[in-house]
Amino acid sequence: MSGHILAIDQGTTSSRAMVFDGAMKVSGVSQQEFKQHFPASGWVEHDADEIWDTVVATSRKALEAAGITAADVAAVGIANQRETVVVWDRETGRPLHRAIVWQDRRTSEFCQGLLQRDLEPTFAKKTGLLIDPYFSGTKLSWLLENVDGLRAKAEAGTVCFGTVDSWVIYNLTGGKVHATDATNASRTLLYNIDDNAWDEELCGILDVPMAMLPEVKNSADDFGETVPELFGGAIPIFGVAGDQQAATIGNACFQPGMLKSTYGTGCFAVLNTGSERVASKNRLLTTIGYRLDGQTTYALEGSIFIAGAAVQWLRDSLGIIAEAAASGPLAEQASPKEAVYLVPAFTGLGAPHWDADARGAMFGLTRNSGPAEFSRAALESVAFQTLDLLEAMKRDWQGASGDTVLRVDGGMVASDWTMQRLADILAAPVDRPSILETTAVGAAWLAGFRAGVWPDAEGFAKAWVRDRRFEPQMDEDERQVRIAGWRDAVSRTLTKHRHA
Ligand SMILES: Nc1ncnc2c1ncn2[C@@H]1O[C@H](COP(=O)(O)OP(=O)(O)O)[C@@H](O)[C@H]1O
Ligand SMILES: O=P(O)(O)OC[C@H](O)CO
Repeated sequence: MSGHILAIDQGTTSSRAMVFDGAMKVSGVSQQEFKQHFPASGWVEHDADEIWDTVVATSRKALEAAGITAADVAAVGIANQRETVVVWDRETGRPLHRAIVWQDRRTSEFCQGLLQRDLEPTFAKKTGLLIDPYFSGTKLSWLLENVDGLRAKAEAGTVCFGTVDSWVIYNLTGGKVHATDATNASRTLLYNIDDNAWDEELCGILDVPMAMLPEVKNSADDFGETVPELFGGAIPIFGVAGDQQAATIGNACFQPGMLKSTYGTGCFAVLNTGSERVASKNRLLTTIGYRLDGQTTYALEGSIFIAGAAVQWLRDSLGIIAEAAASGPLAEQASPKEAVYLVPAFTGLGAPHWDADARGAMFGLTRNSGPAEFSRAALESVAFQTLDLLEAMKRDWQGASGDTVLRVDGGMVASDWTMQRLADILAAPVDRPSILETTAVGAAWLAGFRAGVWPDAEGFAKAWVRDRRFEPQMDEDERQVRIAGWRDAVSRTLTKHRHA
């Protein structure tokens, strides 16, 4: 029984744990939501203790559901919401503030200041990222400025900074290990993705004492072992990756040119560019896909903030559907004559626009527009945004121009209507895997591979199973008309339009 893997997927709205058996099949699952704190407009926080409590509770329940004990588990793998910042006391392990979540926009003005100082090229060159409140660096600066005594303690080396993976590792190991992996480090604005090291100049600009930073390891590495009291025995932690990178691995996108897109609350498209670090000219991110044995695999990433969240808006704010699954069947009833578009810039627009101040808008409404058209517009917006990302990727890198098949995952891909519309708008096939929980699978692969109980990348890629391929069916003229309508809607939503 000893070849099991415990995968922890610590996400933005819930913590999940999955146990996989030696044959890579799921044998136990547990999930728990936790509270979202919105202390001010545009601010989003999590209670770091609650994150930790839900990680332990779901891990224990998943082990129980699988009917196994710690002795049966070969290794733990962790995937996590990225960029979110936690600071805690190195001695006591107590968090010194609530975690500031990736969605939090409080450092918008601070970022504007960095842009005015023309610092974006310096950050982009070294980190592959852009200046935006999304990333960890400016959130950490905010904490150092605003939490009483934090800077002095950070300079004295008595506090730790970490993304959520570091916080979970620190607690799993009883405070013995303060570490992260290269994928998570690459989202902070502090990490040089060429040198594979924290960058002194960038830390200087953001005024971050380097003594508070975690050690950066490979994605499959030795991250210590869990304290025996937690699960009834020590288990080595062998795999760590940011959740979008873990999903890329879970979808077996190991070859340059392979591409996955995850549709959860937001949408994140990640394109494997191999050992080539492609600098985007179209405001995509260059990031670390994974690092194995010191070898970095790079990726281009497009991040969209609203995908499934638009479906939640239909359900919770408009009340036109009772549950998310009703959105596809409702969209199917929309009149083909009604050209209604939703630009879901509820929290600004991400890639490739990066317009933090844009806000959502609907276009093309008539007296005949109703719930069905709203639902179609919400689901279609996800397809149009994906098209924008993929076109930017193709402009950035020749390797993306082949017959790319998009592999998808995340809660929203359960919707057949949305997946068909995605294939139609992309004019390219879309492959849905049999396991939609690819994030957990990716974390499990990193841990299982290092533990020697899962196959290597090649063997794992062969074991990847497709549930269904969606082939494009839309007439090309109709497609072009719809895309033109979307582009017009976006251009009217961007703030540069409003200010013109
Ligand atoms: N059948 C469906 N059709 C459309 N959207 C769906 C469907 N099922 C779930 N969703 C959307 O998917 C999202 C949940 O996906 P999930 O991967 O669990 O997200 P996250 O990890 O970001 O919490 C929700 O926003 C929900 O509205
Ligand atoms: O927790 P998720 O699945 O919404 O993913 C969040 C991303 O990691 C943010 O960059």
